[in-house]
Amino acid sequence: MSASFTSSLPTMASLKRGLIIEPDDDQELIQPSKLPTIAEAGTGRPIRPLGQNISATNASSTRRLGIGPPPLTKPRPPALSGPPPSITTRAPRATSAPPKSSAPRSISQPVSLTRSAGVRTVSGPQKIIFSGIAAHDFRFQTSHSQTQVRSIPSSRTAEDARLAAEMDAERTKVAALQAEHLTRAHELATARTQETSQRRELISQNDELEALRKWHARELLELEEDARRHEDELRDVSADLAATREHLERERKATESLKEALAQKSATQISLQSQNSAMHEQLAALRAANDGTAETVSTLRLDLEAARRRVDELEVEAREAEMVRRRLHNMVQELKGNIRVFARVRPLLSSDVPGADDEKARMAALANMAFPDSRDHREIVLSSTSESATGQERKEAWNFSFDRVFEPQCTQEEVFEEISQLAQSCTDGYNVCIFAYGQTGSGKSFTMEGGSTKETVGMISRAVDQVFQVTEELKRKGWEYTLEGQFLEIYNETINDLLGKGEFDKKKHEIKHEKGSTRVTDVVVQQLGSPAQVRSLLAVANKRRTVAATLMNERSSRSHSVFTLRICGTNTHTGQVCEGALNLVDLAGSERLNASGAGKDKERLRETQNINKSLSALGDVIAALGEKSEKSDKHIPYRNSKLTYLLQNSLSGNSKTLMFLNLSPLAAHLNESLCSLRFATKVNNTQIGTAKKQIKSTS
Ligand SMILES: Nc1ncnc2c1ncn2[C@@H]1O[C@H](COP(=O)(O)OP(=O)(O)OP(=O)(O)O)[C@@H](O)[C@H]1O
Repeated sequence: MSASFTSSLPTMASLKRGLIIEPDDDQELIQPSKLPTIAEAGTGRPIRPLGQNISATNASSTRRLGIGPPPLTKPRPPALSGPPPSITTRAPRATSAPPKSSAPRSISQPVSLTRSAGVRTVSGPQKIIFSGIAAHDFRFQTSHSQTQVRSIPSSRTAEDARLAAEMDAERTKVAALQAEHLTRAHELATARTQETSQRRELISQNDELEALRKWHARELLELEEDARRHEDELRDVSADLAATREHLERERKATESLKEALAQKSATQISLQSQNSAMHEQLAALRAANDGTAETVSTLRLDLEAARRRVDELEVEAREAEMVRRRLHNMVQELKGNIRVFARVRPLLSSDVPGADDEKARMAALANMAFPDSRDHREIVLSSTSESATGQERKEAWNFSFDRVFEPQCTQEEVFEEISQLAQSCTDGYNVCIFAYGQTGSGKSFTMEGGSTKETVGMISRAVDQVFQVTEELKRKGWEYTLEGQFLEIYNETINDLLGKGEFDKKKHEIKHEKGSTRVTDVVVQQLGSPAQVRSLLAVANKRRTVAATLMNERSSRSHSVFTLRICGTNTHTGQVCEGALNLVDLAGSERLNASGAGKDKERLRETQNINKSLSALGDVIAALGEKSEKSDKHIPYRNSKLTYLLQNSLSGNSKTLMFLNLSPLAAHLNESLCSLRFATKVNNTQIGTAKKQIKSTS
């Protein structure tokens, strides 16, 4: 662009060249003195030929226009063609020298030449040179002229007159030419002045042009810079544009999918609207029907009110009857001693039967168990059919009765309802001990610890929740409580602190009994502020429990776990102090040695022997406690096992003890179940005595 722009501009030199006029030409133009001088008519002075003047005038006018060839310095004689011009020879005047004969001479005489059309007629004296053949003609003409001389005088007058007339005409023309010349000279002067001013103007314009050129060069550079910047910007904008296009494309797709969704929604809305209108119609019909039955309803309402009142009355009567029944039951318990046994049968699990969906297989897997006491739920009857040695079918049945029997479908909530009063007793200053006894896989851990959901959570969490709730309620009566917990495990007759650090507790722990309360040395005793804290504590302990696989259960606990919640309350009004403890014990599996398959493994054998030893020690302690109520000097063998020694204060006659007997529903476990039932019956038949509150007075 710049190159073409530059090349299109004319250079200063060319501009100057185009505008400057050569001074020689001008001088020639303004030479009025060189104009032909014309003799006055009648003076007889020769007149300069006009051809030169005319040429000069024409040439000057042509040159003034800047075109045409340079002026001729000398006019050329007109070409002679055709017949020779007719020459009128005048008689020589007196003053004239006589003509010289035979030699060629130049004759000066007026010649009248008639040119072809368009050629000016020139009149005036012409010098003609004759030679050669022309001389011969001249001689002929001379003789011919001599013949005519006699007629000259007459014609001469006419000729003079004609010449005079011609001279006048020429003079007029010269005057006109001079006037024209003056006009042209004036115009020339004016043109000169204009030219000078134009030149100045031109120079200033040239300067301006130069400045403009420089400015243009600068502008050009700036423009090029701008162009580069714009190109960069254009690139950026193009990139932005591409990104925006992509974005737009995405947006378009999203819009399309939204449109599709909208269309679907619209279709759904339409169908919903039609359904809605149909339902409106139905509603109107139902309202009409409803209005019709309103009267019937009011009548029925009255009847219902009456029936409800009757139900309320009956419920009050039933509650009163239940209260009486419980009071009587408690009286029986107290009379009997302070140990209770609850039997609980777990449901059949899908893992118990290979084809769990097969109802026949399920029925075949189940042991024959019956629960005949549908009112008090106290009885459980086990029966079996076998072949006698003589091949006869032999039917056997075993009847057991406990404080409560929970059937397989009973929930954790229902079980806890029965023990809640007992759990609450520890806030009143009783030592309470609840333990779960049964073979491996019978549901002891499920009963005590339970699952993670609200429905399956076990007795420990529920009891703790209740204790916290009761202590909160008793605050209004001036009681302030501190609660602390410990969680121990007895494995192979060794105490392991489940709240301690490390994989396995290597410390040696000792059990100490002081004034009705039990302490274990070097174990973590955690202050408890909320049920949530207890739950996280249980989770920690659970991880550390020693678990080993046996044939009886995939996840078999081979140790006894004892969770102890110690409660100490002080009444700020009365100054009374009461201390109670709630022991929740998950005992190790009670199965016999050969049934567990532990006989093949030395470690398992040792575990089983220790478990059986401690469980039989527990049975012995309970039996001795029963005997002690008859013989006061009876020795109680608490020290026979770590378990009985740890639970000494919670098993003695001053405590409330509850044993859960957990039973498997499987026919394969019938014999183990019978063993457990017999052990529980022994415990149940033991009369320990009446529980005592541990209340001290600070005063
Ligand atoms: N009442 C019940 N309802 C539903 N499932 C139960 C019930 N009782 C026990 N179970 C299930 O039976 C299986 C065995 O129960 P659990 O582990 O409590 O037995 P256990 O007697 O504690 O065995 P171990 O001595 O090995 O600890 C578990 O999967 C448990 O969830």
